Amino acid sequence: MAHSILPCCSINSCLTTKTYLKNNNTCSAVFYDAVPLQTCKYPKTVLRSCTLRPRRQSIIYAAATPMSQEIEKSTLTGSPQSSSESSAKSKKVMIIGGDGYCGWATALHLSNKGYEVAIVDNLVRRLFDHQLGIDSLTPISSIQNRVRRWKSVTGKSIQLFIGDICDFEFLSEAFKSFEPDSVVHFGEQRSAPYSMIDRSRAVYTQHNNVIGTLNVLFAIKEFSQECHLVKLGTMGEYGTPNIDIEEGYITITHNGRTDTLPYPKQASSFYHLSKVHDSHNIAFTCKAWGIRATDLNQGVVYGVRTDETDMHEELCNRFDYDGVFGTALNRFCVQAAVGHPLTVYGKGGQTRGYLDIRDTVQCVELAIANPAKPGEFRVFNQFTEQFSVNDLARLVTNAGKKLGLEVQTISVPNPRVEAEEHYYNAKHTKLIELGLRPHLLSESLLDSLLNFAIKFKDQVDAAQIMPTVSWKKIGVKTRTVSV
Ligand SMILES: O=S([O-])[O-]
Repeated sequence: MAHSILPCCSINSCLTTKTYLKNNNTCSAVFYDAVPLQTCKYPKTVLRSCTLRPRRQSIIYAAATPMSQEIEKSTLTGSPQSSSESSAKSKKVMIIGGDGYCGWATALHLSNKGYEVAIVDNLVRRLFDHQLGIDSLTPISSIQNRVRRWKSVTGKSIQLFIGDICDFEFLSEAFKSFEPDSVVHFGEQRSAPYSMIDRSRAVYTQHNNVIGTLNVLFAIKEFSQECHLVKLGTMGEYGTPNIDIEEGYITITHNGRTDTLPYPKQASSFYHLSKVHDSHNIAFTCKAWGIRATDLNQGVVYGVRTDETDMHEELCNRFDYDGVFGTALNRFCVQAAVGHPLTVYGKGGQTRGYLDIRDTVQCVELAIANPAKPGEFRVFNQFTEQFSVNDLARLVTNAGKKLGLEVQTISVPNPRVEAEEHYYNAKHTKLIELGLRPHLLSESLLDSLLNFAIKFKDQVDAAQIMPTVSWKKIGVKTRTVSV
């Protein structure tokens, strides 16, 4: 079939792309895009020509930017590897969603520890910002520049596969090319409010998350039976039951018989439900095919800096403070920095598990270094401390006072459907047993987060702060979330 060649600047809707781009030496990339783009965001230097197929529009990026002179001649400044680092040397880790908040920090951390890392990402998270008119507080470089900068700072290469894991053909090629020993799967739409905007976002979230994970499971079965799947789940899968939350399983005696069963799930958004569906699919394939998997039921992540992202400003992580993607403590720090009252939803007794992003990267490393056995479906509750929203507001108010900020708190009508006062006690010992040394929320961390937010406060768009998505008002009409 003949393909028409279009200049890049005329791309309005990029649906799929499959071309392997071999750079001169260290960096290889596969560009594969499955999401309509309003504008072509890739730098013109990267795109030389595009091929558009009738029906299934397909762009082929015919050439990639050669590694810059700067990278070729880079001075290696990475720290020396410890013995545990060198033993990881041969291990290949594919990080799906490696351009996102947790994924980027994890990719750099594992690369720094001596793992061979490949990032797989369709960059759709950047598109969500454009769709919703929101932005990270911190300026973030393109993934290509991030990876080049990492190479120039540390001498370590990260491979890039740009594409959509819902497209099995793309995913298979990435698997066959990289041959991962472990796959860390962050590549999901991860916002509960985003999934509750309208019908199409609810469907997108469940399709993207559930089908993406299914494809990863099939890819492991087909190409890499031994590969360990480390999947990011959420503590939100459990809901807020009036009994203690166990780590994945609960032993129940019923009518005189006893069994250990998956802990009951009570998700409270289409996003959280997508993770529940994933967990069931993963558990089934562990049993049926002998897949080895670890489900990390992660709590709410706060913070932004890690050792690696601090190495250069171009390695900086994203910092979301908006009502759709911003996480609780990060949002409060930005609100305090700009003199906006802290927005507590409803009564503020909502209690959840929290962790520092420096612990996210540590936990993933521990899970990879201590893999599940073939056929084992392991569940770790990945958080370090529990706080209610009111606790967080109090902590930020006190920390703000010390920095001379006058911090107010307001209760806003709760846009979610959730218990606002409830029992909450979740176990989280398995990662500690593997060696996790938590960074607990301290005054100094709060100071540094607040100072970070103050540093960027001129970038804050106040219109992004209030919640705009209501669990009850979701409908079929496509919504443009106004700011
Ligand atoms: O990059 S993310 O996880 O919003």
